[in-house]
Amino acid sequence: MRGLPYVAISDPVQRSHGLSRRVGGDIYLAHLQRTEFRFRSRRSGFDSSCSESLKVPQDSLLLCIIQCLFHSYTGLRPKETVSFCFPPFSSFRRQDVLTLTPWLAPIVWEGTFNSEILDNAYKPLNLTIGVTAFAIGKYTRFVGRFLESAEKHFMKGYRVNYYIFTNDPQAIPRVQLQPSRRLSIVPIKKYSHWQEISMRRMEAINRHIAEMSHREVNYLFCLDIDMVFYNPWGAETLGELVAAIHPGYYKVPRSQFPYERRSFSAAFIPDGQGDFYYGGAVFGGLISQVYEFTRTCHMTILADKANGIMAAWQEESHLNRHFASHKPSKLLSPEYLWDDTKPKPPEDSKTRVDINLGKENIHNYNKHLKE
Ligand SMILES: CC(=O)N[C@H]1[C@@H](OP(=O)(O)OP(=O)(O)OC[C@H]2O[C@@H](n3ccc(=O)[nH]c3=O)[C@H](O)[C@@H]2O)O[C@H](CO)[C@H](O)[C@@H]1O
Ligand SMILES: [Mn+2]
Repeated sequence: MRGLPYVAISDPVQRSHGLSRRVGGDIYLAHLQRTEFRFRSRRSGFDSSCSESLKVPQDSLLLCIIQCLFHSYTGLRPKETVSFCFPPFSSFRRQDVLTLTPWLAPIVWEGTFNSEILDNAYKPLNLTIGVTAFAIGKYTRFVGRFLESAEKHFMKGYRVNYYIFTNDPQAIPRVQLQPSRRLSIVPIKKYSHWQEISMRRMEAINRHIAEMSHREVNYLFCLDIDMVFYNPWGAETLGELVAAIHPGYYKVPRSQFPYERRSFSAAFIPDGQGDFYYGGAVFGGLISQVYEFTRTCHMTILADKANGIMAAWQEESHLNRHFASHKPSKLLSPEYLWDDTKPKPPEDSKTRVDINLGKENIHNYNKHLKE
């Protein structure tokens, strides 16, 4: 490890700090001033005793984007200092895909992160990661494979709470979970139309956070149940507010995104606005952020309902509307939401999650369930 630049991070850097600034969400941008940059603790203000400096060979890093490792909402005391070796950024680069949004949020692709470094930073924080997934009516059949595959690949080595929302608790299979991972079944009523079932997730998640999960988890991911994990999904996905690029639209011009285009809907996005088309099947972030996010989406869904409208892609349209004005702090590439009826993702990519449940082509079957 000798010869690599050595980085020491304490707490979130000061927004107003001269050398670094908060650029949105939990992303802090630190400009290397030739050979040195500093992180400062928000809690201890400008007390210089808590800042760390580092020496970097001049030719290695010019710009370094550090994800904030400590979150004030957790109430955790900032660790003394988390120290690790930071390989030159060039080794994390991907040339063939977009890895940074215009507002400087990272887009997580295979090859843009180092799991070992991330785990060294995140594991000591002793986090609990929550997952919500809904299994209403016939969708209970997806629970077994969802959980089994998540046990293999999702946030390995972290404490995980699964929250399965269902109208039929009896139908939920008992999957053997690893220690420090647990499953809660959340009873919920069944709406008769699939559109309503899908949209009402925002309301149910929001209520559950308020009543329960805000005390139980630090981060929450909200996922479709008709998915299977094929490859690791780890700490690289953690962020303040996280959205996933929909696999069907990452190569499509913005004018063709299936945003809600009727101006009388609360999910309306006019031509020329919006950044990416995000999937409704994956979103997440800090529990407090997911709370705000689901609250807003539920409110705009209710506004449409009051006007007798349903958005083109139900809550996915509202999610896209919200992210158009409240930019996510981190984006997951379509690798995290792949659809195996589509051509393979770009070279060097790994399909992490498949929305089609692999070979069996359940996606079409799933469509059939909706009819
Ligand atoms: C990959 C992706 O971005 N998927 C989105 C997409 O279609 P999908 O075709 O993926 O929607 P879907 O049929 O999977 O429904 C979404 C989720 O609602 C739950 N469910 C739905 C129906 C039902 O009878 N029982 C039940 O439990 C279940 O957790 C399911 O995974 O558009 C939907 C809105 O139209 C949602 O935004 C989905 O997240
Ligand atoms: Mn789905």
